[in-house]
Amino acid sequence: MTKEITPQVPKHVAIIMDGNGRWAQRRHLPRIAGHREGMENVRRIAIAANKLGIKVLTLYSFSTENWNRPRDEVSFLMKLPVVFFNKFVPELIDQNVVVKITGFIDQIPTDTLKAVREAEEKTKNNTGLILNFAFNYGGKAEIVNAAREIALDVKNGFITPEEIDESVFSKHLLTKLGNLDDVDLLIRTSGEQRISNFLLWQLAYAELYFTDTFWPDFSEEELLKAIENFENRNRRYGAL
Ligand SMILES: Cc1cc(N2CCCCCC2)n2ncc(-c3ccc(F)cc3)c2n1
Repeated sequence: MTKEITPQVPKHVAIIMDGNGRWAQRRHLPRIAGHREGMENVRRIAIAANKLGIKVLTLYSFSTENWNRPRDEVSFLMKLPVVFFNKFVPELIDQNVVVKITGFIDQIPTDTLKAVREAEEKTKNNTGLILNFAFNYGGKAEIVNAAREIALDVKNGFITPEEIDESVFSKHLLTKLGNLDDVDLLIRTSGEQRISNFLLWQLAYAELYFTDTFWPDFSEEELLKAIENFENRNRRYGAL
């Protein structure tokens, strides 16, 4: 007998926001028009996720591999956080959203980092959705960085090899979300079905949801569809 359980929204949703360039290409627009529309959709989906009671929304905004894109595109992308916060911080504060950033942020431009730190400061006392931007982030680099930190702790006598376990390791990851690090639902837009070096440790038990929709067109209705799909997959939670 399968015990019916109340559908639960996923606590931590992560999204690979793909398809912005192709969205623009389909409209005979420059790629940056797709990025700009994708940024507008970040606000729409963050507000929707907050209303649905999702605790953390982690968005793959810029990967460690994206530095290989054309210089002018990287330069435009590095300015997007500044544009985003100039436009949306008042609304994020009003909506009780908390802004966080996860990544190797020591390597990003000063103006970008200043805008991010200001947004984190202005929203730190909010209690709603944690809007977590994975920015200059790479899953393999995160794991190597954690291993290096732990090796140093062993070398300095702070910890023995026998004491290293999953809890110790996860404390050295870049995600600092408390008990909400592990992802429950990963969504990837635009038809690709790859993880692409995103949250490799945190995705260990995540449900994976892929849609052909390009990110700028990924609507609140599509988010709801992904969540309903997640709930149906987990409805048999009580069964073997
Ligand atoms: C690099 C990049 C690209 C970017 N796109 C729009 C979303 C689709 C992905 C490509 C383009 N967006 N959208 C929002 C941000 C952002 C990042 C950090 C932050 F703290 C606040 C906002 C962003 N960053």
